[in-house]
Amino acid sequence: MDPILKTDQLTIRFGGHTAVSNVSFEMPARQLKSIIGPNGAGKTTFFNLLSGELKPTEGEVFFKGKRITTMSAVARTRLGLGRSFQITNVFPNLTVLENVRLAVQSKKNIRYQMTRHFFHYKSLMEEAQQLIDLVLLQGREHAIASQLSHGEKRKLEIAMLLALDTEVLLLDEPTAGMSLEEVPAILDVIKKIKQKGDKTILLIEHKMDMILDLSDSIMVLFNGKLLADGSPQEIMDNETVQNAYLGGLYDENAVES
Ligand SMILES: Nc1ncnc2c1ncn2[C@@H]1O[C@H](COP(=O)(O)OP(=O)(O)OP(=O)(O)O)[C@@H](O)[C@H]1O
Repeated sequence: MDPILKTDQLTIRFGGHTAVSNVSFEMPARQLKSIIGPNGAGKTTFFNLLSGELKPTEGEVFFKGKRITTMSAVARTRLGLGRSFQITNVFPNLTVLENVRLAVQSKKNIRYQMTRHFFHYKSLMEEAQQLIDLVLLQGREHAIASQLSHGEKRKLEIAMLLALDTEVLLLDEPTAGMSLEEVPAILDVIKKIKQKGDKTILLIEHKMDMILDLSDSIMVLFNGKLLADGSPQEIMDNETVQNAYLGGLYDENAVES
């Protein structure tokens, strides 16, 4: 089957620094791929190139076979490529339910209509509630967004991303800044989304041990280059990856450029 998302020799340079270098990858639909790599490896920059926040110096990005390299981030979201931080403009003084309802509403682009107001409002609320249940925020519907814990905020952001109903979800470190107790709940949320089976998920995550169970495949970036891409077992067994993570001397020649 054709990949839903693909890059070909993707490269971006900032001045003299090549942050992403010749990265060619393919993302099969309805799978979960994690992107790992040390600080500064180019993970977020690679996401920015996929989402359209940045345009490459060289190379191409394809979504469902269509070249989207120069397309704006908004157009890519409309096409089906959603990124979590694009909707993190949570209204702090509104409740969880109201925030998710507004996100659902923005996707549907429903205009306020007096005569049909009740029907629309009810169906929007139902959809919002389903998303709240999915991200395990049930019981917190009426909590004010600004008063949520860090972990709950990340769940709300995921619910709002899901409200956009894009086929591909780009999740940039959804567990960042969380306490150790909060991490498993977010991983459960991602697991549930995956189990529903209709989304393609790309996940940036530092914590290798947390993603081994969750991922169909893992790609490793190092110094902007694609060091390895394979099943979790293949990545675990990959000596070059082990050396890079163990802080051993990295052999630049091990990566094709
Ligand atoms: N806008 C920019 N201008 C100049 N350099 C940049 C810019 N964005 C990223 N970089 C550089 O590109 C490299 C890759 O950064 P990036 O944030 O993509 O890494 P990362 O793997 O996501 O790191 P982390 O895990 O710490 O978030 C870094 O050296 C960074 O300083």
